[in-house]
Amino acid sequence: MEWETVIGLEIHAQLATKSKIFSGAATAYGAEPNTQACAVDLGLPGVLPVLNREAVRMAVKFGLAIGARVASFSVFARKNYFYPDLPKGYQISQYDLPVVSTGHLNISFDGVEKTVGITRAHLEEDAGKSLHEDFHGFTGIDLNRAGTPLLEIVSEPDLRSAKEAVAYMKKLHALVRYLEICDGNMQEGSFRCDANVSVRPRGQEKFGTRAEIKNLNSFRFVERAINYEIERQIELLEGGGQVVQETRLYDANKDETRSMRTKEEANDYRYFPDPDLLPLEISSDFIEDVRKDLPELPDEKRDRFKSQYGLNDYDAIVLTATRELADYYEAVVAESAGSDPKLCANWVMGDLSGALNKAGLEIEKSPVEASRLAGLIRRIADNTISGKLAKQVFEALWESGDTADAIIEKQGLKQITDTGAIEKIIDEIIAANPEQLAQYRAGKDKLFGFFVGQAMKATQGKANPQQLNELLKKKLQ
Ligand SMILES: Nc1ncnc2c1ncn2[C@@H]1O[C@H](COP(=O)(O)OP(=O)(O)OP(=O)(O)O)[C@@H](O)[C@H]1O
Ligand SMILES: [Mg+2]
Ligand SMILES: [Mg+2]
Repeated sequence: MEWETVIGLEIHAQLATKSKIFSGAATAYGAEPNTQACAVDLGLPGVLPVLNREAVRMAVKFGLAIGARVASFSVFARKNYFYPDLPKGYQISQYDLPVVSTGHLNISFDGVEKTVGITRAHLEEDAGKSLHEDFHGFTGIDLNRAGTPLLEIVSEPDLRSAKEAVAYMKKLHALVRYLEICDGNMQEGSFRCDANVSVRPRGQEKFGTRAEIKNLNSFRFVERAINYEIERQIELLEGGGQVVQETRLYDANKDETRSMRTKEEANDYRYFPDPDLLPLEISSDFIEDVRKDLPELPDEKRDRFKSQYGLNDYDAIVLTATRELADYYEAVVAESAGSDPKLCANWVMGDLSGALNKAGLEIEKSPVEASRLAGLIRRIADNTISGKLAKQVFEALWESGDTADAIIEKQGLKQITDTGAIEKIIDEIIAANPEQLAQYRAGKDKLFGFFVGQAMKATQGKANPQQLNELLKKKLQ
């Protein structure tokens, strides 16, 4: 039987506020355990939560960026469950009236554009963290994270493969960073994903039963966990079994998912409006104020790159994948003084990205600053150096703090464009190779490459290739 996969993602983006969502405690990462949780975060008697305005602003910003409905009236609810890292016994979240609903995100995947529905995005608080290591067999609880603001972004079950799910997640990751509402640091857990996966016979309309894989904190894990889960479910169904609705965890070391617990139904959580918090009312003035603050969004930037720089779709998508990369590219174009934007794109996406990948560095940490890369591109564009030697200069740019001009000077890489000088070299080579000349003239065209090679060797690759070709053709006749 042919199976179709159905995936919906719940993504938790930690909002980049300085303080918690309902208290003044700090949200900074990496503090001593239990030094940043206050009485409100712990839900001690006699204290009341106060909503963080900045968190609301960020949620609204997100809602506007995905073309969603921003509710003028939404409600905080208590989601009740027991877990050691949740001392209050409930999490403050939003339930039937979330702040953001019915938005969408366009993704491009394998060259195809697709719109993914976003059901809702709601504000909630994070729980603490259980630390299972280094406690001599005990589990420690760090409550610093309790009360950290989260935006839970829930997609429609619109995704059809692990790769597509990753494309969606990456696009969302880029968007929250463009908006500066989340630092996107996945290792620190600032952006993590629960993947809901089911399969159904192709052609069947009704969805299969979903399993939910919790807390995936890298793109690679999302892809692998989903693919493992698809195979597991298909095998189970083909063997006559049934998928049960449950929560699973992904074990990266074993590359498998394992059952954690059967999934609660929503009504097990006994959601009810939090009596300590007023409903959240957002005025249209507030929304308009946030709208004015919106930066250029990834899709807008992509379209502008195409029209302003004449880039193709692919280049524009790659270069706007993160705000930092897009900024870097634009700095290169600006500083390369009228050099071809496509040439700049090739260098940023080619040699530079390749070297960064190899070194495991992000563009922000590039040892080659935009201005120095632009300096190299200027010298390619004005024919000072050949494209081939430019690669050599690039390596030196990477390793030293020198400018391209200084490197070209020091290494004597200037291209030879003086016709007289090139002619002289060609004459010498022809004189030294009478046999090859005779064969070439007798029709052995392949030997043309031999003469090019000799001339390049004699000039250490510095002869301008076009001029060399033209002059050689003339002289060899
Ligand atoms: N049959 C299905 N197969 C795959 N995904 C599904 C299926 N049905 C629903 N989903 C997806 O599962 C997710 C459900 O998330 P939602 O937050 O609404 O509920 P939940 O997981 O029950 O709640 P909680 O926040 O407590 O985990 C959505 O992304 C939705 O698209
Ligand atoms: Mg959810
Ligand atoms: Mg869920």
